[in-house]
Amino acid sequence: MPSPNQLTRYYDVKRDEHGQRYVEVHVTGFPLLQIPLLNKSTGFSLQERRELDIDGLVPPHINSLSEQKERTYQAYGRQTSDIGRHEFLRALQDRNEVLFYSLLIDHLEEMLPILYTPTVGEAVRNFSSIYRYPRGLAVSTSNVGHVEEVINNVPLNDVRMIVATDSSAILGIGDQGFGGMAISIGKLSLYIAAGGLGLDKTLPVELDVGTDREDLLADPLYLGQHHRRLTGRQYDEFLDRFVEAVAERYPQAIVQWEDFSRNTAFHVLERYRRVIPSFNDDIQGTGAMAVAGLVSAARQKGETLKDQVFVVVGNGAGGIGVAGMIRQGLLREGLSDAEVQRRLFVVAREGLMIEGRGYEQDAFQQPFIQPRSAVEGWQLAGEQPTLLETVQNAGATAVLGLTGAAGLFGEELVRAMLANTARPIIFPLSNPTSHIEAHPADLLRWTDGAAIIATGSPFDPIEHGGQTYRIGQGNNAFIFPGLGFGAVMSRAREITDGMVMEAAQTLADWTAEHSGPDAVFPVVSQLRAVSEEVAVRVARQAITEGVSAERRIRNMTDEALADFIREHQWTPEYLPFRRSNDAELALGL
Ligand SMILES: O=C([O-])CC(=O)C(=O)O
Ligand SMILES: [Mg+2]
Repeated sequence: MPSPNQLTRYYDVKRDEHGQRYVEVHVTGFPLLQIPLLNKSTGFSLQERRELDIDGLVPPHINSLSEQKERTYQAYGRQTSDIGRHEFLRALQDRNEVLFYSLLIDHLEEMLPILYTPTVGEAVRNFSSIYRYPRGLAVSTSNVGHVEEVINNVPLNDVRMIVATDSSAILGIGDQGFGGMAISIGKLSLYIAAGGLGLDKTLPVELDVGTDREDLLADPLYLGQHHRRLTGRQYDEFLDRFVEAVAERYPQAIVQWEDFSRNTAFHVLERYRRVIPSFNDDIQGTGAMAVAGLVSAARQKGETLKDQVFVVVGNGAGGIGVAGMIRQGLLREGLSDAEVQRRLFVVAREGLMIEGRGYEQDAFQQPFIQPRSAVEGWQLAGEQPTLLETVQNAGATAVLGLTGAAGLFGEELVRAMLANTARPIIFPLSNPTSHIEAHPADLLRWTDGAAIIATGSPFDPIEHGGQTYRIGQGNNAFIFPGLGFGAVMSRAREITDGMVMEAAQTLADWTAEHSGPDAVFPVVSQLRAVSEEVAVRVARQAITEGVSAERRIRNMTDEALADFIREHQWTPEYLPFRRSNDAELALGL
């Protein structure tokens, strides 16, 4: 096994004689300014400029971080399109990471839709044309054979959080080939900005197993591998090698599987979740988010989960994940399996998931297949109940969309829900906005403001009938940064279902306590506070379940645990730099 590239040790964080932290850099001169993790640009002090051989390479005026932010924010304001703003911020990230995160945290609500959904969808689609800088690890059929060497090229020595996608089902927009790297990058930005993970503790990964998109395969400018997707044993071997390489180089890392299609998502999760600590964001993160929102929505009606009849639309990773978490939530409220079955319906593209239609072939769908007897006496036009017929006959009070099918929830469907309940819960969760099942303004209009709504992508508040409605963003961003950070801080050997459920419960509790009576989710500006609470309670759950390998926290009180996690949150600041004695040596000069 080759040792990690010696050049990757660019710096060490140390403490001086007064206990103050500083960065000892092994790289000086022009190359130092090229490393976004270290580059302070105009923020280097005079002493640093002299000591580090960069005097004269940056403008004479020395900026504070807040001056830099002001200047950068003005330039940001001159961008004229969302994708332009996205590229601007990504370029900043690739130039000066402390400045990027400091600016992002100051303007989280404004910039989240630019860096994350919906604009990230456009960035994924255009990734080959907007690609600039080597961020993240590209594992492909051309290097997976020696991936244990390739991973040593990563210039980070203590990665704790990896987001990896095979891009087979990016958001609601399907196979995106290599472009999915933009999702891994975007999600990890949230781990840092919202979760508090250290900026040098993250690694975005694209698992380029190929693409089945003819247009990409035919495009000479497409930056991924030009071959069809691996399947079956070849696919498994590819991922096995990746997982082994991660476990070897970064034994403390947690992997978030992101945007895998139904065909691979459940398989990959189950194959590896006990090999390396890992979770699937679209199954578990989205599931936890949805159940938290449903608890909050039911509370507004003076009810609980078990008073609702749920129709989950979509049987991909998101849909089945959401259905699974609703199921767990109903069981926790004391319902039997049979009672859950009468209250939880999953609708696929062809209609209600009902026995004898081939759904049995996939183990992950089995708990949600309705027996024929369940639809006896239903009024149906054909054999398999349609979405509308399911809503009508089952008496649905809550409908959730995870289909990527824009406009699927029409007026007729919504009116059918009003026949079942005065306050229908309607969550069109598909991302990005262009793929949403219904526009919230239409839902408010059709229900005269009675619908309780949450969407996956952000919406501005909407006026209806003289009232202003805030639309909750039901996005897994309320779950994964805290879930992952809690798992990192507790050094969880496994991410258990209990930890995921605890994340959901925390989000529901937080909303009830802090967000006002009409809120289904907190506002995005509170993402950092929510994530901190999620992290604390997830870490506690890991200790309770005996999967925490972090001895220091094992006997801590809740308060001490919260302090421990808060102390380890990273906040953007410029630490003083000192030149290390072996600066030239590390550069190989
Ligand atoms: O990325 C998001 O906004 C939420 C998510 O995981 C998805 O839609 O796949
Ligand atoms: Mg996703």
